[in-house]
Amino acid sequence: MLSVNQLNIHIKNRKLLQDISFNINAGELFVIIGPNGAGKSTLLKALTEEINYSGEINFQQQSIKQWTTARLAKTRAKFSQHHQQDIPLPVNEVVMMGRYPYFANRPGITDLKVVSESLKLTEMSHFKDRSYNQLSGGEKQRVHLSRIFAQLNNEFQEKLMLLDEPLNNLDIYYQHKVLKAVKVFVKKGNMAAIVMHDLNLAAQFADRILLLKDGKMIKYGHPQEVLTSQTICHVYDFPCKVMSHPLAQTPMIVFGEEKSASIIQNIQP
Ligand SMILES: Nc1ncnc2c1ncn2[C@@H]1O[C@H](COP(=O)(O)OP(=O)(O)OP(=O)(O)O)[C@@H](O)[C@H]1O
Repeated sequence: MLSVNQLNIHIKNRKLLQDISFNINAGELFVIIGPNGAGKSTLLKALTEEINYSGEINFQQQSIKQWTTARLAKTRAKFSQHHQQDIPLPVNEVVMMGRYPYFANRPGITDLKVVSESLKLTEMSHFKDRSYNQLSGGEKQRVHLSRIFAQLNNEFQEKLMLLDEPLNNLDIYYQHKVLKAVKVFVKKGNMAAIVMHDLNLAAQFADRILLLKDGKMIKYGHPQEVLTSQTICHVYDFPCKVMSHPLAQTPMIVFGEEKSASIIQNIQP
């Protein structure tokens, strides 16, 4: 379990996060949503101690501050929103970076096998010898996701995957492919926290959702509890209607209003 209690972050008298408390249980896919500037990336930075905070973060019943870097490297992995664009290496060597905590000089047979399996997860196997720098935005994204899966492929329990907007640049096929792979990962008794903007994907895949705005927790709970028309319209300051997804039976958010169609017609010459 990951347990966050009364997390606060201030920078130069500005409150970036205020009194944030939540748990992620083993087996849960946890999604963090909220408008631009809500504090979602800042929260993930706190979970990887890239930013100073007050409050408690316990990972597997132990303060995260007491964990050694070596142990964390095999138990927690983070996919950042912004990647280094220029990496002059072939794809399989970028994914092998995820295995650096596992070997000193040369990768072993297990590391090579894990890299190969991780490339399969994001359907990047046929790109393995291609130069990373020549890939498209979505392909680069899939390489880094493979790297994260490679990093956490081991026998440890209750591992934590932190993904900051992993679906950027991915088409609908790969958005679902990646989220399904994360779901398989958590169902093995692990945890994932994903920052995303697509509320409908959050509704379909999240076990629990945290909704942030202006650094504050607005709602935290199951998708049906968090994704209500009243809350979403108010928080995003945009008209919407929440219905039931006809196939998945999860909440389905439709943005806009009937009137807007007639407004668009009226302004057309
Ligand atoms: N180092 C910093 N110093 C000052 N302000 C910061 C710093 N880092 C982030 N902020 C501010 O904190 C707020 C939250 O930023 P954060 O990146 O966490 O938002 P977000 O919810 O991830 O937004 P987005 O959806 O736009 O990616 C923003 O207003 C941002 O400008």
